[in-house]
Amino acid sequence: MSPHVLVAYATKYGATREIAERVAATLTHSGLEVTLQPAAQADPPTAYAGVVLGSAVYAGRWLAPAAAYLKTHAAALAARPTWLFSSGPTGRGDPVTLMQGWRFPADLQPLADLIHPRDVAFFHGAIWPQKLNFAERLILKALKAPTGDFRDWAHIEDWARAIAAALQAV
Ligand SMILES: Cc1cc2nc3c(=O)[nH]c(=O)nc-3n(C[C@H](O)[C@H](O)[C@H](O)COP(=O)(O)O)c2cc1C
Repeated sequence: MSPHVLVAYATKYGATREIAERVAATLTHSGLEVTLQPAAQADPPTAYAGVVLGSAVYAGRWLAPAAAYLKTHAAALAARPTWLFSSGPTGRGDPVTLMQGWRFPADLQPLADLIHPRDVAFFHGAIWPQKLNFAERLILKALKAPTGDFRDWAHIEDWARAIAAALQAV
């Protein structure tokens, strides 16, 4: 029987949901059994051989449902292979460089240290200005963040294929 993996995500405008969907599709294609769920309604990790958990980043923080999932299920996540990802920077070049060294939310780092994730990825995101509220448009303008879709699908698929290989090796 192929390992069953949970892909859980938190999104505000859909960019991160689509990343999670691509991760899930790549894992399925690689022969794994996959369940894809929003973090707010996601199953506990206990029924799964591995978990992938991701969130969009706003003002340096994960969205509440993904942060809550990490906190609530830290012990169960620590007991199985877990992969974390954030979706954020727009603009070309390495995401960590674009965000001045930011890799993962500082308030969640102690939990990540407990969980020992197999990997913590930071993917380019997408900003569609027409979807944003007024305050968000002002913040974007002040930060001079580029708008548009900068998601690197080849990189995301490579990352997911490495997860499949790791789970199939268990
Ligand atoms: C108001 C605002 C603040 C943001 N803050 C950050 C941030 O601190 N760090 C980051 O990497 N990306 C930041 N982003 C970019 C989003 O994380 C990115 O657009 C993400 O892909 C959106 O995902 P979603 O559509 O799933 O919500 C911000 C975007 C907006 C509109």
